[in-house]
Amino acid sequence: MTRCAVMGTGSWGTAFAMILADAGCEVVLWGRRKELVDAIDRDHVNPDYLPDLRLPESIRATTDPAEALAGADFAVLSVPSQTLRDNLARWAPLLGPQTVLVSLMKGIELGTAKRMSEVVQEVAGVGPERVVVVSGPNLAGEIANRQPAATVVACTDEAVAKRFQTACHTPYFRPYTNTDVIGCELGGAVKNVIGLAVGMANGMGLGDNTKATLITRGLAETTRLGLALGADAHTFAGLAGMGDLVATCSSPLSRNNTFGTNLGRGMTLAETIAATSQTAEGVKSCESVLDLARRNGVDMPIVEAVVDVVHNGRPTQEVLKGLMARSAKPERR
Ligand SMILES: NC(=O)c1ccc[n+]([C@@H]2O[C@H](COP(=O)([O-])OP(=O)(O)OC[C@H]3O[C@@H](n4cnc5c(N)ncnc54)[C@H](O)[C@@H]3O)[C@@H](O)[C@H]2O)c1
Ligand SMILES: O=P(O)(O)OC[C@H](O)CO
Repeated sequence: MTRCAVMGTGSWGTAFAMILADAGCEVVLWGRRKELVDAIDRDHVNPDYLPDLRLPESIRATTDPAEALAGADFAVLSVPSQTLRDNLARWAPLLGPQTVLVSLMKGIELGTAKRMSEVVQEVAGVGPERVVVVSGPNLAGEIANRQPAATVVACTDEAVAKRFQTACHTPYFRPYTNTDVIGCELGGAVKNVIGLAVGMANGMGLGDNTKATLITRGLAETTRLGLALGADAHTFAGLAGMGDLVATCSSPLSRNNTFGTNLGRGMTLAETIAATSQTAEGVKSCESVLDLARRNGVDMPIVEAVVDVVHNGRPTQEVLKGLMARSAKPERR
């Protein structure tokens, strides 16, 4: 039986543990807080993140990372992106020599501008063939209801991607493989930033033309960054690109979209942060995505506009006016 450690009991870690258990894997969830871990282990429920989901009874939970990781074929990492480096430094000595690390995270590290798989390779001291990325239109709240969804399982070694594809394939969750890890990770990280922008437009009372423009031009700038970093353009037309962008920008379940909507309605950053209990990765990653773009000489005006609102306190109306006033140009350049 395939053994999986899921490191993180937030909404996606918990929903993904359910997928793995439904697919026939032996699953141990690791969490920091004893009360929450006890509730999962004893009552098969995660009251803080997915209170309506009854988890499969086969899922065990522990606060001990060594217990979770012992004998794991896959270590599935699902903590906020900016905490990955510190967490993984503690877990790395506990990994088996063959354990494959799987990133569910959609962020870019602040300061280094690294993708999560790069952080994993660096901190765990493993090659790219031992790192898998899962990215796609996967709102945890829908998946917890076992609604049909698809995703991308990416690894530079296709055989490893296929092994994890099998491990997480259920009647309601359909994983596709891809060897373009860079494209899949950028799709996941940048869509959070575009989700913030579309949320802002929503909160400002703007309509579907504006939102479609932000989505489409957002995808254009994501693709531009991806091509500069060696990604395959086709990935951005797939589930980890357009698919995730559409889900995030359309759904009130998206934390990034909701965060942007609150800002667009006129809430201050402090009020918006106070109203957000879960991880909205784009809030921090908008800065690291912009950093990555600048390091590579790529123009990302929508990402820049989001940074201006979220971190420089500029009013949404003024930033939008600035975006519209940019000099006219051909669509494909
Ligand atoms: N929720 C979704 O729908 C969804 C879907 C796909 C991908 N993701 C991605 O999955 C990743 C995890 O997101 P989530 O939705 O589970 O977030 P979440 O906010 O629901 O949960 C985060 C978890 O990490 C824990 N945590 C917070 N700080 C920590 C720290 N310093 N060390 C260890 N643990 C810490 C929290 O206690 C919580 O258990 C993110 O990168 C997100 O973009 C989320
Ligand atoms: O709630 P969000 O905005 O983090 O989005 C969740 C998933 O990434 C959607 O695929």
